[in-house]
Amino acid sequence: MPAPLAPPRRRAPARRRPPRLAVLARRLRPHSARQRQRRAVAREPRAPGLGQPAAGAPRRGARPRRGGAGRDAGPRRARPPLPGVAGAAGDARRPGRPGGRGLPPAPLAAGGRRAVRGDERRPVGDAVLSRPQDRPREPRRGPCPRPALRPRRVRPVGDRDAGGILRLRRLLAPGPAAAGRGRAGRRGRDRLAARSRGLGPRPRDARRPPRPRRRLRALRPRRGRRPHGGPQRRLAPGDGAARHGAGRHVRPSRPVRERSAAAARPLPPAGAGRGRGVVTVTVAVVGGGAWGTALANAAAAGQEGEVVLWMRDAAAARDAARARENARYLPGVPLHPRVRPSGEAGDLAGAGAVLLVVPAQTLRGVLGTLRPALRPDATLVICAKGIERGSDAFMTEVAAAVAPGAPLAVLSGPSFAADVARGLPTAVTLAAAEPARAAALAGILSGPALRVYHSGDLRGVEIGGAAKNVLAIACGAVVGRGLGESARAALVARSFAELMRFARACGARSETLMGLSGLGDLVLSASSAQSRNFAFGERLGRGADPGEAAGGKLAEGALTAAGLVALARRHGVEMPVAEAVAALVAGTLRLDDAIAALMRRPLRGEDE
Ligand SMILES: NC(=O)C1=CN([C@@H]2O[C@H](COP(=O)(O)OP(=O)(O)OC[C@H]3O[C@@H](n4cnc5c(N)ncnc54)[C@H](OP(=O)(O)O)[C@@H]3O)[C@@H](O)[C@H]2O)C=CC1
Ligand SMILES: O=C(CO)COP(=O)(O)O
Repeated sequence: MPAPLAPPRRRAPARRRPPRLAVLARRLRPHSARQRQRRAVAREPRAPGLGQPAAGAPRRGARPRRGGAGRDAGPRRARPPLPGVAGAAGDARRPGRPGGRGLPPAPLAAGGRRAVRGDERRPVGDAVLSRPQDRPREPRRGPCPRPALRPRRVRPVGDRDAGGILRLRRLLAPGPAAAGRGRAGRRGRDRLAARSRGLGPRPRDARRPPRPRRRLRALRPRRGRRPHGGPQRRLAPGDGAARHGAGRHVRPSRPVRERSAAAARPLPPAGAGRGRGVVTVTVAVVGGGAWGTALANAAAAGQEGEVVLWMRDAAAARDAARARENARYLPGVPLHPRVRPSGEAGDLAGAGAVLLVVPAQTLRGVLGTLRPALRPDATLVICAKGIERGSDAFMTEVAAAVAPGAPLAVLSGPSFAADVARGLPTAVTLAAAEPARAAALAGILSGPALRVYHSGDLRGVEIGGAAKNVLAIACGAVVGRGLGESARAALVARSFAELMRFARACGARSETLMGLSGLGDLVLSASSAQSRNFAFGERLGRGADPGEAAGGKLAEGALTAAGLVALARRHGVEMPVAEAVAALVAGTLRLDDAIAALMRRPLRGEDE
């Protein structure tokens, strides 16, 4: 029996009026590629919490609609399809976009994730993979509430660096820095931030008015000056790779813009008129030994100003200036063209940063002599590693006593002068009380091969440098005596344990000592005969007399051991290795007895 026929369904009478001609014409008109893309994006659902706009809300970054009613409100001319461009006229069968119009989707990356195209910042995964016809349709008109959550704008690291660097530049720059400080800082920050982005203008931000053209002009390099780190920058001796072949045109291994050497870029002096003279942070190095010369080269490569390399021996300075080489301490290493050896204290007068690179035991005397010639606000960067004999004072304490009120910084870490001078990769730490000062100085000294980390822990950084020299002597002695690599490794570990105990007792941070100036420097100096302290210990181990073991070279550990032990006792910290070294250096203990005493110590927990 045939099934009973269902009664025919009655259709509700159409309520809408037939569209007018103009509206029909608009619906049929081909869409631009941009428009199709925008609509396709609007249709795709987003993951909650990642900037999902409320229904009907305009996509962030979409062009604002004119006249309130939107662009659709006005009459528009239909554009003819571009000849030969598939889908230019709204081809519904575009490849890769089933049944939909718009641009084909970006290729899928591994794991089903889609490569983000252009400025799209959308979640990837199921939402994107679902078919267009399955996606919920969103009304395209109506009120435009603000999105509940906006995508977070990722702030480039350069922004932060630039802020710190500029604050430091003000600290280092001579003259009345207070005038116009705010404006200069903001302008500079904007400038460096824009440069650090490097790929074009900042994305539009509705909350900020557009920047006047006048400001953007500041981003262009000044006439006659090659942009810092430009691809054809001629490297000078001391510029990393160029150290091996002075004068060659070599492309830098890494754009200088990436590191914070931006600090060295001259800025208009605070309070000065726009476009007038510039201020460069002039660096001076006090001490023309191996480390002072290597650092002078590094500083000259890291910033644009001249670097004065002060030597106490004026004749040696003249020789170095003439030969463009410090033949006594760093033979075969050309001086950077902007390094100026000098024996005149007056030449230090303009420096905003003065690196003190003389033996620790001479720091008080040298600084006392030169202090009147220095700018009172010059940052004193202590590069000597040691504790003063007699006073048992740390180098920062010595400097603070001689130059009260002067800003201080400490540079330390695993770094043989010869390695740095040859452009071999090296990393050190620079500490200053103000983070901005530390960051900017680190930027000035950093280069393609020298990486300077910054820290706020002056005491930790200086203890690492001073104590490792003492402990390296012990390691050298064990090796010199032929006690084997196991003994050396045990000694390094136990030395590090007492270094940490001591540092903590002095108020330093453990993390600092676990870094470059601490563990890093101890490992270097305890494992290489290139270290003068290790070599000193090695000679002791072979039976040399403590008075001759230095071989005419500077072994800071031998001069620091007694002070370190005295300070440790004052703080109630056990440092058996350091005590053994102090006794060996003083000639009150034989090496075999020292080793036997260390091995006889009562057993204890490793972390006690
Ligand atoms: N070499 C290295 O690899 C590193 C060294 N350091 C530290 O840097 C400091 C200096 O070491 P480094 O450069 O190697 O030493 P050097 O022995 O190579 O040079 C010492 C320099 O200090 C000068 N000097 C010595 N006594 C005085 C004084 N009373 N007044 C003025 N100048 C003086 C010497 O001048 P003159 O020639 O006239 O005697 C020489 O220029 C040390 O504390 C060391 O621990 C830190 C990191 C690495
Ligand atoms: O401090 C140094 C390396 O970091 C240099 O060590 P020496 O003074 O033992 O040669």
